Amino acid sequence: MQFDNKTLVIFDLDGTLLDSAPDLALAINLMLTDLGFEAAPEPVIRSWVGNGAQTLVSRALQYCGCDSSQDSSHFNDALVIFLAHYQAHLTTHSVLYNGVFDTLMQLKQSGLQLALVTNKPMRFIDPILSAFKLRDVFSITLGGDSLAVKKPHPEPLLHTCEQLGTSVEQAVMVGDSKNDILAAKAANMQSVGLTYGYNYNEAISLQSPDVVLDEFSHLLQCF
Ligand SMILES: O=C(O)COP(=O)(O)O
Ligand SMILES: [Mg+2]
Repeated sequence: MQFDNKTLVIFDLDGTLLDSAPDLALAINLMLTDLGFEAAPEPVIRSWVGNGAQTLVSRALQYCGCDSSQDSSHFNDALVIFLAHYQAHLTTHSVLYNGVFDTLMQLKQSGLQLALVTNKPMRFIDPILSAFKLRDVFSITLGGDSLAVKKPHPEPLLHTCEQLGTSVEQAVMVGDSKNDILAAKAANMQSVGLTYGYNYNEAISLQSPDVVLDEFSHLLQCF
């Protein structure tokens, strides 16, 4: 499918541009070990990614049979420990998916504006983008804690359009998770679902994005 009249492409980060699960799993397992629990297998941790750091930690504690509610005393300690470990391992094992760098450059050179809307905490985004030489590619970058709500709420996408003076019709959301597609639909925005990321072990096609792609570089055929 070809998108007509688009001027803005909004990208998700984890599972879309960046295979960050190995470092998220590393940091979660260091946290679990610090707290006296056994490490969890990486494929299991992968299925917990998508709703930001707090939910990731909460799911890890729940997996260990610990009170995971976000007002429990364990929770805050665990979150602080996780954030410190992840800060130290933002790009230890994480890699851009195949074709991501060149495809972003080509989309930008073709005149499209690019934006990043992730549920990852804002403090991690700049160091990660810098490490992959992507810092100057995006016109705007929003983290999961930039606004009061995060994806699947439509607000981060609407806010991005507003900030860039773009209408929702001129924008498209590209992501790997149901949170990306649900946010796009709630914002009345068209969307692309990528099949290779993290979506709670569910097929992204179940969310009926406008386009489903197996490879990031196939985006070039849509614009
Ligand atoms: O940090 C997460 O849980 C997911 O981040 P994402 O929105 O970039 O996929
Ligand atoms: Mg994602």
